[in-house]
Amino acid sequence: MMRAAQDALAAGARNLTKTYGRGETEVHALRGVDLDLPRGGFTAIMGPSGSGKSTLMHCLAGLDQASDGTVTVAGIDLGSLDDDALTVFRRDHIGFVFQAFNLLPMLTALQNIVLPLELGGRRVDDAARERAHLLAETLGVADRLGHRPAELSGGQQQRIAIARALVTEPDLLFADEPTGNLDSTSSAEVLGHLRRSVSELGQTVVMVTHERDAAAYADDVITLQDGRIA
Ligand SMILES: Nc1ncnc2c1ncn2[C@@H]1O[C@H](COP(=O)(O)OP(=O)(O)OP(=O)(O)O)[C@@H](O)[C@H]1O
Repeated sequence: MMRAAQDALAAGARNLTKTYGRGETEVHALRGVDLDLPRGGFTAIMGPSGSGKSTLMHCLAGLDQASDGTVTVAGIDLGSLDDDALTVFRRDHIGFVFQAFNLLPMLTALQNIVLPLELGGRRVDDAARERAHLLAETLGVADRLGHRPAELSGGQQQRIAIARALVTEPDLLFADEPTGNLDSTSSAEVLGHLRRSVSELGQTVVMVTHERDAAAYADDVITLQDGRIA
């Protein structure tokens, strides 16, 4: 592929195939998925339960290995990486936001946001703290940074979780049912902020969702059906 075309892609999959088990218990979770995720795009993955959404996300994020085919993220062929290299790859290139916010209760919001930097062995210097504050401002939680998660609403907690996922400037941010635990007002806020992270910060976002309303915030919607793109 030409360099310019490659740079325009955050990630891609070719003939991505994932089979769990063998023989009678064999499950074909992905049956040859081809996918290009443009850099700075917001892609929603939809599809019925069991259609392969989580499996696709896990393969793209380097959490699960393909049975066949290739996954390329930020120009790296994930099939060429061993477990240790995959761990480093995820730390350096991938951000996650989950349905359960997974904030650490004893840390303040700010401490939660900068945690991935500390875990990655990076120094949390003034520039990092400034970036954390900037993200908190963009996400509308700058006045909550000294609070612990229990003192925040669900929507605020999820926005802190998004700031935490963005602080390492990942090539890809995965959001797995990010509004599953939120009321409709908080959902709209969180989705609006994910949208802004794409439009204003150039972030690439992949979101798994069951909700059409949520998918409407994305640039593209991919629908999986029985392990294939429908
Ligand atoms: N570790 C595993 N071992 C065996 N089968 C698995 C495993 N993980 C997933 N599967 C199977 O692979 C298929 C796809 O599962 P996947 O979780 O990707 O679907 P999904 O679209 O994310 O579903 P949901 O919307 O219910 O979360 C299902 O039939 C599932 O039972």
